[in-house]
Amino acid sequence: MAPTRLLVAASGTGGHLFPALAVAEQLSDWEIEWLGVPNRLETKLVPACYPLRTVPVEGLQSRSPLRLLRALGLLGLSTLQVWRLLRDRRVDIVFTTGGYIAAPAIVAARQLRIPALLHESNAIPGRVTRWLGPQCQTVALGFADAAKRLPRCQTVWTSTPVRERFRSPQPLALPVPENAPLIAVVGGSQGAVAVNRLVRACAPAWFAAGATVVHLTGERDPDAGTMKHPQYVELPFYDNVAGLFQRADLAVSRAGAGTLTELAFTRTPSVLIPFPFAADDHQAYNAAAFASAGAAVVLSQANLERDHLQTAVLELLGDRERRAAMAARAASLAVPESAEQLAALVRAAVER
Ligand SMILES: CC(=O)N[C@H]1[C@@H](OP(=O)(O)OP(=O)(O)OC[C@H]2O[C@@H](n3ccc(=O)[nH]c3=O)[C@H](O)[C@@H]2O)O[C@H](CO)[C@@H](O)[C@@H]1O
Repeated sequence: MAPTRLLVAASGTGGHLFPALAVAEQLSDWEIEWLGVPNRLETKLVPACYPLRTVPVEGLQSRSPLRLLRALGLLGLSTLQVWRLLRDRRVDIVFTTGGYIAAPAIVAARQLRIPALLHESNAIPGRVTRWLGPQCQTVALGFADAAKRLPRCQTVWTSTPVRERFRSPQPLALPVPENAPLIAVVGGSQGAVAVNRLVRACAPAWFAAGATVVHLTGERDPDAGTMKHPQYVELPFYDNVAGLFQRADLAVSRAGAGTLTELAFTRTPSVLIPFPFAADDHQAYNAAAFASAGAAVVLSQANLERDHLQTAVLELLGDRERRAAMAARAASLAVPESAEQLAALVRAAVER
């Protein structure tokens, strides 16, 4: 019997790609192809595991009428290309983690009556999820409350899957002294320049308190290399975030859904600074869910002064009991079988 054929449409950021890779790992008996766009993170992460097809789709958020027209043209062209791909490769099902790559994938699948399943990891569903979620057989959610904003969709809460390595201890191969308090700083898969600047301003006080800082700056940090200190490790991107969070006493982070789920898995207390320009301010809502569970402290980037962040981190570093309580609250938010649950939904959608 021919293997089931799956097209995974996931593109752009780690927050979209890693959960999709985690689900694909669970479907290794299937024939999987990947749909992305040229020049984004998928071109680095995916080809080692799956054949990558690209289409020229872009976001529709531009206010300029000309650019909007161009984006609409590219959406039409991409939908046609995905339609041909689904038909020629006789794809049985589409799985997507949302974002603009999901649009041509869902529309083309719908036209060919191929089932599509969408995973929305954020507390506030993205635009494509709101528009095209009703066309999908199931919309799986990272945050249960997001269902309220998707009344026309068949929703199910699965949390967000994490990569396999988050489920077992990973050694941290970085120059971090064994017993030193460790602060992990991460600004999502692309880094966060504003957070990077604040962290470098705060770091001397954290070093004085004995802490080591591992700072994942992103590839495009204009201040990269400007801070040198024996207790400071700077990397543009690190593959072993699992090992870093497992060892860290505290994380200072943006509030992307992927990172938050990983912090829950590794029971890492966090200070979150949501990205203020995220679509519909979704990072603020993601962060609020973690804060209201008691797993994180949230600081808004607007008017955030160095002293405020510096003190918040020093207070938490000095309060082992509070960190332990936050770690327990973070752990309560983790769903260990999320990838398996999603893979089971994908299998069930084909069998229907
Ligand atoms: C700026 C922005 O709008 N970001 C969005 C983007 O995710 P974005 O990729 O920015 O952020 P996430 O926190 O969701 O995911 C980051 C991922 O990259 C990994 N990582 C990061 C740094 C590094 O050096 N190595 C590494 O592996 C993290 O472990 C994590 O798995 O999509 C997410 C899912 O829709 C949203 O919640 C985020 O708000």
